[in-house]
Amino acid sequence: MDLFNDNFDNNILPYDGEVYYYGRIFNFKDSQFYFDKLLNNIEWKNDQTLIFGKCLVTKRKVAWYGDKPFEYTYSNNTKVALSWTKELLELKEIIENKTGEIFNSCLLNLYHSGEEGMGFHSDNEKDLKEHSAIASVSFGADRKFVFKHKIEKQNFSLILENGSLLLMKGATQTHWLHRLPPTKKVKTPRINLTFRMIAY
Ligand SMILES: O=C(O)CCC(=O)C(=O)O
Ligand SMILES: [Fe+2]
Repeated sequence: MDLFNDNFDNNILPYDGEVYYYGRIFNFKDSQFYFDKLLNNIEWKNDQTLIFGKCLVTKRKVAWYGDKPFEYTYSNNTKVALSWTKELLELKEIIENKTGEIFNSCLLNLYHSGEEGMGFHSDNEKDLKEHSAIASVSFGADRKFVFKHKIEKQNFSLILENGSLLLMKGATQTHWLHRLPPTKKVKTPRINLTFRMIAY
């Protein structure tokens, strides 16, 4: 039995990977605290994506932090990791204790409202350590999150709640895509953190 991972037998993927949803691990007050700290203390920048050969600036903002000035190539642009803030280090430790995994970096996304989302992708970029776990922490608006199998096309969704933790591991990124669909129903912002292990 894995004493660290209290959701060890609760894989929500039917096959070809492992995803564990821990639900809300932060109460409302702590979630609000971290949302405000991250909103104000993170160096948010607009992201760029390459769509049909055109470089577009997304409304969503991003930031990249880590143990070292790692380079990370994400949707065709390379970022150099900034050094951890106090809150990020605190969160990293909480998440490592909860999951029994170790992380050396974190990609942050700020969605100003439901109209901002992220298209289908998998996080198997070459910079990530192969089959390493990715821990996704959300603060702010509850949002729908969708998985789709790359070959079977089977898809299903769950709600990532304020203060929640989702862990993706094993072969998940090899076989499944995920996305955060845009929605007009959500008017409030959300911050998502994905703790990752970069290979170096
Ligand atoms: O905002 C989310 O929940 C998803 C973020 C994501 O998939 C990513 O940063 O790779
Ligand atoms: Fe992702």
